[in-house]
Amino acid sequence: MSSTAPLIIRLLASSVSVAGRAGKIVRDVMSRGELGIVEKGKDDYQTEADRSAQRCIISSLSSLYPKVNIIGEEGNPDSEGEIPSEWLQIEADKEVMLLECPSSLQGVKEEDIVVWVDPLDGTSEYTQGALMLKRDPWERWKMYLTHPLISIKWYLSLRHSNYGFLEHVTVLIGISVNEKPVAGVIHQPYFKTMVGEEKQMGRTIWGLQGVGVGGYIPAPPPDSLVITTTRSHSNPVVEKALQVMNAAQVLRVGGAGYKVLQLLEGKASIYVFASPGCKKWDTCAPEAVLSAAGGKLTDILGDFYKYGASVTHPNKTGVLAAVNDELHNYALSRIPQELKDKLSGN
Ligand SMILES: Nc1ncnc2c1ncn2[C@@H]1O[C@H](COP(=O)(O)O)[C@@H](O)[C@H]1OP(=O)(O)O
Ligand SMILES: [Mg+2]
Repeated sequence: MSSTAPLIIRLLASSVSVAGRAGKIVRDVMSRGELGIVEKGKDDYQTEADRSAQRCIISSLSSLYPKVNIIGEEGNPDSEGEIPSEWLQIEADKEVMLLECPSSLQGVKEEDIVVWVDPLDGTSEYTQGALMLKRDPWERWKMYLTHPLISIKWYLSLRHSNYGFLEHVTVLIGISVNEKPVAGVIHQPYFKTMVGEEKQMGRTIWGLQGVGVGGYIPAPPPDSLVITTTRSHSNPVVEKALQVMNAAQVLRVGGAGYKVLQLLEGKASIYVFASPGCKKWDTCAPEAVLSAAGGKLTDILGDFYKYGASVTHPNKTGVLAAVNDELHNYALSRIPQELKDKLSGN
């Protein structure tokens, strides 16, 4: 890797590369079929894929950038010993290495940076996708019995199994400088493309403040108002915030990363989640990529989250994101004060 390129460019290029490697780990765990699901808290689960992908990302980035503070969703992977050597990714993405660093980021040092890692955003969708992949009904039933996330009603409605939910899964790496997300990577391990006759799995979208975004084809927002929101963590307050938007359509999908992809690809124009469930690792990379594309991500009160090393992890006041300032202002003006008070604890 050229050591003359500015640090932010090298770190983003390494993050693009390692996110792809982590995505392969996510697919490999699924192919082996043993997800190793652990319940971390209410509606909060972790699988072998979350654990291994995080170890790959943190070990690789910290071997290259030892003074950068890296915070991952799944705690401290050092306690689990050495990682397999094939997980260590030290290559940098060649296209990102060619980017021009904006002058405001040229002098950034490792000590100024906090990287937020969500090795597998959309864990509910990942585990539910695993169940859908089991073609044999007996195998499915056995998996269901050991599956804490799925209601019997949902299980019985599973007639047409497909890959659907796995597309919602993303690997998120957000790079913040002085508390602000300035660069980010959203990798989608199950995105399918055809390269000639060959099916290729996975794509990586990146964004850099002052430069722009890459890895996908941008599209304008839909003509009518389409809102995207959670499909697995709803409650009456979340629903109330959706009703007041007067939307033509509500797109319920999994993961903060995938919802921001809906905005980037012109499938929705606003993302509303009036609930405390998301954490800093869920929003850092999506916020960086969305703002590099001209959008805005804040809490439900319209305030930006801060991403310094000492902040608390939960995004207590929800998520409000839009493809541009005008739509963000519209969404903010629709949220009733009583709902804002409820989330901010007033
Ligand atoms: N109540 C919650 N408990 C745990 N994680 C949550 C909760 N709500 C949201 N999240 C996290 O935020 C992401 C976006 O939420 P949602 O899909 O509901 O819109 C989820 O994929 C999940 O991240 P993760 O899957 O990495 O644990
Ligand atoms: Mg997440």
